Amino acid sequence: MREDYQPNELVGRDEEIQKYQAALQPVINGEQPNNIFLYGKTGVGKTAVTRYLLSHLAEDASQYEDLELHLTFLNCDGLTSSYQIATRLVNEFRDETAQISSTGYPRATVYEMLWKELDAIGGTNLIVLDEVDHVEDDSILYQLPRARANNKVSGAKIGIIGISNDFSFRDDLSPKVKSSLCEQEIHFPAYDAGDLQKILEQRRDVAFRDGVLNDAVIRLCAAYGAKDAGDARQSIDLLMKAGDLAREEEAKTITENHVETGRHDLERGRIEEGIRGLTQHGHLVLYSLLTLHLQDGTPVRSRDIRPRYTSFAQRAGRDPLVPRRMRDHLSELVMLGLVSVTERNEGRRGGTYREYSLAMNVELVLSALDEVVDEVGIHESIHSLVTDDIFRDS
Ligand SMILES: Nc1ncnc2c1ncn2[C@@H]1O[C@H](COP(=O)(O)OP(=O)(O)OP(=O)(O)O)[C@@H](O)[C@H]1O
Repeated sequence: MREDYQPNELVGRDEEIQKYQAALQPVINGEQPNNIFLYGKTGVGKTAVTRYLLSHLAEDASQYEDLELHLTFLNCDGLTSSYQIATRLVNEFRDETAQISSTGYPRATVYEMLWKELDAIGGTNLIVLDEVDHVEDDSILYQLPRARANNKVSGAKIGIIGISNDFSFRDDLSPKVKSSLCEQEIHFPAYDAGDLQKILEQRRDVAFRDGVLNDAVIRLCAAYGAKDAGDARQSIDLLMKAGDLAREEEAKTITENHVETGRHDLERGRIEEGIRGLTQHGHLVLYSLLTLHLQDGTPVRSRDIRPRYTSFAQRAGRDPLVPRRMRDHLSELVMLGLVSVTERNEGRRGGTYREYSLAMNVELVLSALDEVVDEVGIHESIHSLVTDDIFRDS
């Protein structure tokens, strides 16, 4: 059920696998490999399919004596520049005793080292750059695929497999990078409920004891997954959570109730994480809006949130931010989906203004705001909720 498990078979991805295999065919033919770009939302199998196909490719390649295939996987999370990618690759190719430091060299020098390493390794090199959208400058995405054509390397054939869940990344690539990196593009669409059901059934067979998990439970997890984002990771996590809850209760089977509770817990976790990641002023703005919501004071304009925000900030011992900065925090809450916004017209004079409302379950928000409630004090509007043991429950 965990991320590092590599399924033996991947369901619901036949079309993508077929395209991907065709794009990898030149490797087996000993030709210059294609550069391949995979894109699609999170949890739709881009990494899983890549690992699956490349392990099969390596097996196939090992049967040909004259075919020397080298695979390198690099997750670009935390690697924001071409320089960092290049140094990381050099170190991947070198042995422990000859590693280079990740700072201090001119970029051209690191590229020279990289070409040298690749030439020394020789054969066909497929380099997977997962989460490639973290790289902010595209130099390496141009240099690597063109290294052979530009006579930087002669002994090695290089192919790049870029993976991204950021659609704007692909659109924003410069034309010259796009034409080399995205030679073969494969789009991974979201899974539907039927696909997710098959994925979960496959996990049932390897992860659960016989008879503890019935079809209705799997259907429910798949339906929620399809409704949310068509993300396999999310559905698998939900099933795992339901299993954990059943185990904690020492129940004999997993029920739809475990799924419902699990979903609630996971959603709570996600929201809490989002709220806890905000700054203290973000918390103060959210607490202000929440109390206004409970007093039927929403939708509300930012200037009418301000007096409450100001008094809460003072009570927490903080200087209130100027209106514009307070509005920035409101916008951040909107982006996180915690707050909704509506544009309104001011009538004949023509101006527009925005009204804000709370877009999340009150209990959930309140339980994540416990620290700021401690600092500001319990506002009268949340009194009954707090004494109803919301905090103790959570
Ligand atoms: N078709 C499938 N069959 C079985 N398991 C799958 C399938 N697709 C995805 N999974 C599983 O779902 C989880 C997420 O998949 P994966 O990491 O490949 O998604 P991704 O598209 O690379 O997402 P991200 O963009 O967030 O990295 C993994 O645990 C993976 O094993």
